[in-house]
Amino acid sequence: MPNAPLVDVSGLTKTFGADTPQALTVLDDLSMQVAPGEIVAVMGESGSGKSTLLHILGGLDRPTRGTVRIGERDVFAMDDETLSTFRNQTIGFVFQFHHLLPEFSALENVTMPARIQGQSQHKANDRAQALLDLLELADRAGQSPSTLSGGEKQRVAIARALMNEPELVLLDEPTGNLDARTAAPIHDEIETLRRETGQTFVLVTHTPALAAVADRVLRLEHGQLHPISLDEHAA
Ligand SMILES: Nc1ncnc2c1ncn2[C@@H]1O[C@H](COP(=O)(O)OP(=O)(O)OP(=O)(O)O)[C@@H](O)[C@H]1O
Repeated sequence: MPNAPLVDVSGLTKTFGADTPQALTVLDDLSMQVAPGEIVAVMGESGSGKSTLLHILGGLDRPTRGTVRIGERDVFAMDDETLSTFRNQTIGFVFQFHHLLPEFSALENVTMPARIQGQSQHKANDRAQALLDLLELADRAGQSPSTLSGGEKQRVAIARALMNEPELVLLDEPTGNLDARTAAPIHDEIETLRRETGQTFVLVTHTPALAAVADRVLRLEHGQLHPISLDEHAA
């Protein structure tokens, strides 16, 4: 890896219910490095720990052991308040279900991360509108999420994740609840975004068509990551 990695994970272990008879080790001494500007897909069976890994990468859940470095920062060495600010500035999340706020318009949902950071409404609106344009939602800005299609809602959620220009974007099954025809443009847009912004993407998916946009595909199995080719996955 020629550049210093943006994401550097080592010795990552996560055990749910440690010290109980039901203890379940989902991640087991896992290592992972992601270069700046890379798209990495993580696949694996249901229950293999993909979402757990993504939550830990994003500082939403703590590991039992191990370290996660993002850029210069040791994520779990930060106190909760510092971590929460770091997350808001450095990481964008997109989940399978978009979690848009129903009482706000598409544009207001997209501006939310910038407003939390205290950015002026005017500046935030300009950037949010540009992101909605990029995601081909220019004419949906004023609409409430309840009036948008599933694919449109998910694109609004992607725009919101990109609002603060995060260095790292984490996507958990971003098109998992969409049909193939609705999902395909979103897959293309992830590639376009990387080209235009140079951001780094780690995405979790069961969908080979989405994994196909990645530079590398990893399979999570028995708590560890292994490189695979998509042909192997299909086999
Ligand atoms: N908070 C928790 N407490 C106990 N067990 C948990 C918790 N969160 C997840 N697990 C268990 O850890 C395992 C991995 O869950 P995870 O959601 O990371 O899997 P996944 O690979 O993302 O699955 P899927 O593809 O079905 O979304 C599962 O067996 C799950 O039941």
